[in-house]
Amino acid sequence: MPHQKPAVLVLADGTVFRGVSIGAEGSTVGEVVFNTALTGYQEILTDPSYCKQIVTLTYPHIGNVGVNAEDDESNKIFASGLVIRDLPIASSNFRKEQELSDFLKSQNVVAIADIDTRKLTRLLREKGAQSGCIMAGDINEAEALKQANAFPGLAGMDLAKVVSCDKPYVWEQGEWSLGKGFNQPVNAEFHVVAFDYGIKRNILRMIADRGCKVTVLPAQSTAKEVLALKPDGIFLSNGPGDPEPCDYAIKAIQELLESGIPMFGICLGHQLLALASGAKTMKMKFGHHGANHPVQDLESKRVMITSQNHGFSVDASTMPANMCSTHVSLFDGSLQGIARTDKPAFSFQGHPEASPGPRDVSYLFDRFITMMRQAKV
Ligand SMILES: NC(=O)CC[C@H](N)C(=O)O
Repeated sequence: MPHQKPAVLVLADGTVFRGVSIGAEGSTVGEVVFNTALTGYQEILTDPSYCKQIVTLTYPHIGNVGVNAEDDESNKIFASGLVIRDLPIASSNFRKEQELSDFLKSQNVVAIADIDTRKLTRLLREKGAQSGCIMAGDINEAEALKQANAFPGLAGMDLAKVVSCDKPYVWEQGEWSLGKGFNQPVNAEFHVVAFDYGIKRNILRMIADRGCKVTVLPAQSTAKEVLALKPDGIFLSNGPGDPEPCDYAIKAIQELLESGIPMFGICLGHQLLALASGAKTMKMKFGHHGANHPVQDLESKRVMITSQNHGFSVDASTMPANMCSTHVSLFDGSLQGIARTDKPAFSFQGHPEASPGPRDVSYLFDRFITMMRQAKV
């Protein structure tokens, strides 16, 4: 292995972890969180919802299958930094196009390996997610601590409009499968308008594969702009940051709810639907980030293993009378799904598109299609 440059991770509380650099040189700041997924590091890094977060992966061997262009969830790495235990010397996979380390360097992302990620995770669990700084190459620990403390945290930060697309586009590509590549669905039955608050590609693919043409709009688009496209359904995407300051989105959703057009939201979209309906959101201690979270469907009583990535949640005690809870986390009892009782609108806090993660909740996409079909007749 070529000589590796040193790197440090310094937390706002002054804790220092010394390791080696596996990405670009320089420094980065963000909220430090941990994700327990065993696979999917590429999808995690390129998920726009990780903007301004430094991701620690608790699974020790990361990078062992390299990266490839097909598995990106967006057009770049959005995570502010990566923290891992061990980058294997040899990576191998028939789909590999690039080493993880080269991927990080090519996108100027700072990352650290060879630290005790179990110790770091225990600390984040006990104290909660906190600001941190990774410095790689020329290291000044006092300066890294200063930078960590200068990061204000995600509460109050509106990042959806920062990561969103600049102009509308149409999405028609379906899901990837072995030996076939990406599906190209034909003869779309429905037109879905999706707000891009930081949308992941696999969401678009799963909607497209169910017979939909999707028009993706920038986060700050108005209800009028959406209605002008005459959609059969409206989708509210995942995305980074605090949902509460996204007043433009909350206003547009409130107006669109009046139209009676079926609406489905995922993660940030779920939180925004709740806010638009009068509920409140709150910051969690260390959030949910992983691919193994049990969630119960309160109607069928079925328990599903789900993919999760959120640091805020809807406060169940603030739900208005015209909203009911549909799903609950079996890890901590937090709210995982809601539905409006007076409108065709529902949402899920976790990630039914998986990516990475299990597909147990994909039936929610089918529910959205059924709603659109019922509204059409
Ligand atoms: N994945 C997401 O959409 C995350 C939603 C929101 N930014 C949160 O952290 O709770």
